[in-house]
Amino acid sequence: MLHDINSPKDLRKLSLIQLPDLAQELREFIIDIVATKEGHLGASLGVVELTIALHYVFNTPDDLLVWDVGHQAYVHKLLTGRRDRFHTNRQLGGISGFPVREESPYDTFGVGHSSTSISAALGMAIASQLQGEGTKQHIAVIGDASIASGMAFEALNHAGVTNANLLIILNDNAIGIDPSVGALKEYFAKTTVGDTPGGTIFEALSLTYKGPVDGHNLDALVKELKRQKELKGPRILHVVTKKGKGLRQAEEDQVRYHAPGKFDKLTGDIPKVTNAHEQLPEKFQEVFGKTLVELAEANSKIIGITPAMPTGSSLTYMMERFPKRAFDVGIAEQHAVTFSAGMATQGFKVFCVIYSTFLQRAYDQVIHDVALQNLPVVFCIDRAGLVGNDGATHHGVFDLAYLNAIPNLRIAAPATLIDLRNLLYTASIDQDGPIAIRYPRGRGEVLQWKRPFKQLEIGKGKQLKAGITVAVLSLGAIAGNVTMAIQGLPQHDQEKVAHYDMRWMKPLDHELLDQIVTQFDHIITVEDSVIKGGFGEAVVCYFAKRWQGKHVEVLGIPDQFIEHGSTMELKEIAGISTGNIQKLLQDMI
Ligand SMILES: Cc1ncc(C[n+]2csc(CCOP(=O)(O)OP(=O)(O)O)c2C)c(N)n1
Ligand SMILES: CC(=O)[C@@H](O)[C@H](O)COP(=O)(O)O
Ligand SMILES: [Mg+2]
Repeated sequence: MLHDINSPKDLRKLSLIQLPDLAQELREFIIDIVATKEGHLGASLGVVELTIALHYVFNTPDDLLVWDVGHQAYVHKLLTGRRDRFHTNRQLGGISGFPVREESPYDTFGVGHSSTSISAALGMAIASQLQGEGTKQHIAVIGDASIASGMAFEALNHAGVTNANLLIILNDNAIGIDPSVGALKEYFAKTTVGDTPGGTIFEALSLTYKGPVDGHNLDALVKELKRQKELKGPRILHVVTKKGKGLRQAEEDQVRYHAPGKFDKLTGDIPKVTNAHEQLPEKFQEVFGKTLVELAEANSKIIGITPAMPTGSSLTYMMERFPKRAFDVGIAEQHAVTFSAGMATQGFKVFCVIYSTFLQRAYDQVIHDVALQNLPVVFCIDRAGLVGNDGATHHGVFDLAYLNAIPNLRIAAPATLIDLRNLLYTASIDQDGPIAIRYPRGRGEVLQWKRPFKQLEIGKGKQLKAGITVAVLSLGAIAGNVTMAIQGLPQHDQEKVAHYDMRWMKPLDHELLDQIVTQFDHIITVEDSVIKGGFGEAVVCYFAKRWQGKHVEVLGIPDQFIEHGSTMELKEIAGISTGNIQKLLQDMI
């Protein structure tokens, strides 16, 4: 049946009793592909019936459907003409793992970061009013974790005083990536079991509330959506679903199966990699999580804070060991930063761990609440650089540029797992103001990272390799690519290349730069972040002022959004792969 459906128009030709079979086929199709191609699984399995019902009842794409985050939109993609391309999901040149406007007229709004759907759909609804498109429907689908974010609340606050034709579907499965947190989650839980009258909180904001409705019951969903279609004004439908629905393991271990990587499509099991931790170096985030616990054991003032990413960032180790000193504040990056600042005023040493891309949300808080008051908060900026298959919405490539402009903030990027560990230690004993430490998604290079702590000098880089003709200055873990590039040269050429790990974007090591500029004719900088306003430009700027300019080749992310693909492929596209660096070295030598 799925093969006959190339658009929602085909779907609408089916009878209601055919829909459960279609739901079954869609689940099997998604499991089949995601098992080998990887991607977000649980969220889409949870909204199979809801997505069918929405496209069945509403006249998409004329009616505008906005997904929040968009990691749950696989069913939507399959029903809107992308079944044949779904095996390319998140691969280089393939379809995106999130709704993207250029990809389909059914993708009404580009997403990836959470809690935007109500604002966007409200904007569309008000625009429709202004254009006299009275019958058009506007639907935002938002999860229980995403609706708790400040941005969603700002939109609800606005929606409640409009007469916009806006239907908000609250997809409540009681979990984000990790279990949902906070008072709102507890309120939803009480509403779901009938302990609290439904929707009081929304009704207080002048939204018409209905629910909770069983989000896996197609009859009930279709009936209720048809009713909603006839209503006017801003309204909210509370739908209860199960994340991972239809795959036992995904229902039972919802955190692991949010994005499980490869798994066995027949059994649902994730294959165990034998002795994995003995053979592979740790991930940067693991080293962060485990080191923080060590530091917290020695210093009772240390606190860990994450906005909704405890598993991804490995703050879970601290949450288990010191539950009173580790906080998951939900999808609330702005609050996470200012909450950290508040604790810092009272003498606590806060490690606030946030993915680089999501820290963009809290820029003002970093400036106004932390840096301006010179509070010694440590920003642990995870997923810095190109993150791979999540693509343009998630690459952490702007942080160096947007942080470098902030007075008082010191910015470091470890080249290795051991450097990360030592930077965390250094930051833990520093009281001079805020420090940001940025590190990438994925594994480091050495197996033995757990060495005695060493305090690192702030603002000091180091020479990794001596050379005579060309100096390569790298910042962060991209040092690994530089090392490989040099090692790939013929022996006599290798000797010509020096490599410096600058380690600090701010303060820049001027003393080391002065040495380099006088010694080398050729200088290359390499970073895994945007060139504009980045590390290389800071070096160029210093040379321009101090040394009347010096030609420097700056390698970094060019002025364009980078799509999805493996990090290796994307580094190649951005011009910062081992091969790219090696080619430039060959040209220069
Ligand atoms: C601003 C922002 N912070 C964090 C994330 C990471 N993130 C992606 S999905 C997700 C959980 C969303 O939970 P919910 O809204 O309940 O949707 P569900 O996964 O349950 O369908 C989080 C925290 C994000 N995408 N955007
Ligand atoms: C949809 C979303 O924002 C997250 O699920 C994100 O994909 C997590 O990325 P990591 O896999 O790097 O934790
Ligand atoms: Mg949820």
